[in-house]
Amino acid sequence: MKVTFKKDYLKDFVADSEVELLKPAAGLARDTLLARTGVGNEMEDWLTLPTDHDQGEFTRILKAAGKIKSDSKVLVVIGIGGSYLGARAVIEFLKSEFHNEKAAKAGLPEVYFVGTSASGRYIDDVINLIGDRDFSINIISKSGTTTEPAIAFRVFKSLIEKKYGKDEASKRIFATTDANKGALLDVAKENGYERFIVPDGIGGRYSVLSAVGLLPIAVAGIDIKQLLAGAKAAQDDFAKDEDILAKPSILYAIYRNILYRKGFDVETIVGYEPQFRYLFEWWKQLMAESEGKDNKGIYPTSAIFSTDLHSIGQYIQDGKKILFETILDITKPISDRVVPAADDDTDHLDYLLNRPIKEVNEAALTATAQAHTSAGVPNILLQLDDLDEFNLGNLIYFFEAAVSVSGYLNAINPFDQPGVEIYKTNMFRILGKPGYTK
Ligand SMILES: O=P(O)(O)OC[C@H]1O[C@H](O)[C@H](O)[C@@H](O)[C@@H]1O
Repeated sequence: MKVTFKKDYLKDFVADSEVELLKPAAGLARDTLLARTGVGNEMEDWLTLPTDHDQGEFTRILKAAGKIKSDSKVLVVIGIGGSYLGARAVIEFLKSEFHNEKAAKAGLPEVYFVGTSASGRYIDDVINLIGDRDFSINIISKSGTTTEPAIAFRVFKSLIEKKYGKDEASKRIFATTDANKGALLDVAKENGYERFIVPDGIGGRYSVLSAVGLLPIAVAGIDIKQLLAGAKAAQDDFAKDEDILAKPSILYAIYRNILYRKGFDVETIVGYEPQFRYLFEWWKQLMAESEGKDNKGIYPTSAIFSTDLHSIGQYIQDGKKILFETILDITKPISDRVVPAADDDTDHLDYLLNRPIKEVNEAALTATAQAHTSAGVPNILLQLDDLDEFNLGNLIYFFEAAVSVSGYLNAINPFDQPGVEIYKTNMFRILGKPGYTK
């Protein structure tokens, strides 16, 4: 039911004595986090999010999700970065990239994400997909001023108002934003939208277990109570008084820092299920915005195998030795499909006859880990025992805790993201936004 950290493929790269040497610093990093005395501590409310949920808001989330399920065929979720990736990660991890096709069959709303680019073409496509079907909108922005989602919201707000009239439209628009300030808060108040809160002390990339993620996730038919229960188990584990090396998040933070200090600047998270793709996108934001600053930090990338074994696999095996891999594996078979019989054995596959396809996937994992480690690429192995809400909630908190400890170990504030502002300022200048000189 919990994340397991396996060091099977790390023997040749990290000695136990090195782990022992970093243990006191990791312990201090964790204690500092829990005591909320470290740098960035004003953004550490995610630490207790699984237990500190506003119960009133939680009930409203379930109610809003129920309303959307009953009166909409489509939910348009508008947001970017931390206001987008968590919900998409959870929905696709649990329901697969075909979640919308499955939702349509199950009588649940399809969920489309917009506002993640300034692509008019993408907006056109989503409008066409909705067609004349009933829909609702969840606009999510902590600042309320991020340009890409703000533009998308203008488009879909006008569309929904045209379709239903202003009054009914305002009952179909749900705004998730800051409790006290911002342009979106003003619009929401003015129009009487139901509002959900992006908590003050939680940065976007740590917010998936708040209303930011929970409303779209619940609309997709996912059990958000179980998601939080899994996260709570990880929260309890992280806070529990025990040898810190018994904590998977601490081990992960220590090992990746040791590898980084040995010149492995890139971490590729790897999975053997296509439906891990967006979890990895969420993970990339969590890692990159938390650690990539002050001219340092591990560069996070991702790969889906076997797919990418036939593209970047070549580089990982034979290219410059700058990266290590972190494999995410689910031990329980998530499909019982087997290799079927054929009329004859012309394709030479009969040696696999009736064997589970999962066995082939496991062999690919082991074969690849052996191949890459033998070429000098360290592999961390993280295991979950099942693909369900509880395990995923546990994994989400695990990564959040690990990257926070990891940031402190590397003398980085893991809770700010100053670098993201530069492109925004340049864009405002180029577009001639009032107050930004050309
Ligand atoms: O929720 P918003 O204020 O619109 O921000 C959305 C995103 O904006 C920037 O990219 C920040 O770096 C992210 O951390 C944030 O998640």
